[in-house]
Amino acid sequence: MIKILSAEQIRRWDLYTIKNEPISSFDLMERASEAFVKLLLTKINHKLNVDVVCGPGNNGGDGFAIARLLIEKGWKVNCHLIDFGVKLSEDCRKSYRKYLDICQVNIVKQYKELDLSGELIIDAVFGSGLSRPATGLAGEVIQLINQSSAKTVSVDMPSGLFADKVNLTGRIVEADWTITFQVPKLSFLIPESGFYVGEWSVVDIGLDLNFLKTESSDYSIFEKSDIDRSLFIRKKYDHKGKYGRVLMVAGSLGKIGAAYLSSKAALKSGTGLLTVHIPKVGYGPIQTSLPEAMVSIDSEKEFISQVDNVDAFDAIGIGPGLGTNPKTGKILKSLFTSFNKPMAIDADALNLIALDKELIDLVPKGSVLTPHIGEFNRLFGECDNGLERIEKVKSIAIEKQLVIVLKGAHTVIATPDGKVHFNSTGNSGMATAGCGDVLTGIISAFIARGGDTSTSAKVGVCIHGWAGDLAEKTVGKTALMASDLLSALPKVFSNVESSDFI
Ligand SMILES: NC(=O)C1=CN([C@@H]2O[C@H](COP(=O)(O)OP(=O)(O)OC[C@H]3O[C@@H](n4cnc5c(N)ncnc54)[C@H](OP(=O)(O)O)[C@@H]3O)[C@@H](O)[C@H]2O)[C@@H](O)CC1
Ligand SMILES: [K+]
Repeated sequence: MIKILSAEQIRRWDLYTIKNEPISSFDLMERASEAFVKLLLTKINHKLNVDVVCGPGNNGGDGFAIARLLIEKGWKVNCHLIDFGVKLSEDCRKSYRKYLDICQVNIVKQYKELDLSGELIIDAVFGSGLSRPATGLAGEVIQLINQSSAKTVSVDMPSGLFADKVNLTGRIVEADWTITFQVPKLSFLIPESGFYVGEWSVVDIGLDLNFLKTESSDYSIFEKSDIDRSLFIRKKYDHKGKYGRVLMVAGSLGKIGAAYLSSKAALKSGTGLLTVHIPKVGYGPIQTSLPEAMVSIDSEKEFISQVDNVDAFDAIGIGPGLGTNPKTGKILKSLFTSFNKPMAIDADALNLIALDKELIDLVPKGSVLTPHIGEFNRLFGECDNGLERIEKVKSIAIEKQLVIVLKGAHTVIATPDGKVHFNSTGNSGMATAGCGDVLTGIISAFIARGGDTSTSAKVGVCIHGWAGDLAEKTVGKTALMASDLLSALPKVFSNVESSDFI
């Protein structure tokens, strides 16, 4: 698990390391720049003409050190200092002078003096010390960087981007690659701001890890190595009842495939017994395509109108392909009150709750809701930006004592204890029909297995994304379909079951 720290916490971490290692702040800058160059050279193994654009703070100081290191490697470097008419920070000045010992610097007082004709731009204008949106000369410089056809690699942060808030004004570098120091920043994980970051990599600059032991953060990144393997232990004398009984309530005319995908995902995720409740129209297809499932048939042909006898189940997954017929809406209330265990609630079940907002308070505590942004907005209202939305997800998870999984490029899992976890697996090939249904199946299986619902959601989302990453390796992103995730699940679970999966 990687803790996400604020810019202010990172500054204190910096100082803590300087004091406790001990190391001078200038040597720490040198170490960070060496780590940056080392990673850069793993990807670009031929010498380029590079423009390094430096600002007045320590980010600029990194820029000068990086420029010097690249010259030592035989690169042709044009180094520019943007002159905002302010004093350089002490370490930036030191780094600048050290660079001047070997090469000249182009001082830029007006954007017209900035000639970016190299094959690569290294953006070291501003980092985590950005104190206001980049306008005026700063904005013009950033615009020039963005207009250049050269690829841009940002140092620590794309210049103009805040580490932990969303800009509404000012320009921001649109990086192709951001090499960031020690930890990813919150804004990398939010759609509007993450857009500017491009691909990102974290380099270890040796900040003292003891600092993290006492520093708390509500935000973290959930990684494969955080997967709780106790969810997957199967003992020799166990019987299928030990591995959970799932009821999947899913499907309507034209959407029986969603019932298939979610049910099969639950079975592939280790469920002992699975019953799928579907309208009559789905009986033949489901029975044929998924013989491992028990099928419960609704009295209605095209939609679901009643669900009885739920006591025997350990978990209910509800929503995939359900449709929004008002008669289906009516079953939610009785289901929420009769089934007093947490459920996995997705898709049209969420839309039905949005149509009758009082239902949200009846949802069994600890249940997992898996909305995408559209469903979330329908349920809880629109937000001005992604950061505000995450704050809202967090406060709803606390207030309603629910686990909210907000699906996206970095799916957010907000748990009732007020923690927000960003998932680290998955890819854009998964933005396609049916992938959400598979997730509902996986999470339902883990809840039925007895996992607490926060863990089930975090692990479920991570496994789902991991399956997507393996599927991408086989079929690529364009052709990826939800059924490819089902095909990839066995490989994911065999990795998890083996002792060396990380
Ligand atoms: N994390 C670590 O441990 C390590 C971090 N390191 C590096 O330090 C970086 C942070 O450095 P930093 O704090 O000096 O801030 P930085 O981003 O260079 O900018 C500050 C300068 O920009 C100015 N300025 C701000 N906004 C502006 C605007 N809109 N328009 C115009 N001017 C603006 C601001 O002026 P002021 O706000 O004072 O008016 C000040 O002069 C960090 O990202 C990483 O690269 C490594 O070296 C070592 C280890
Ligand atoms: K930068």
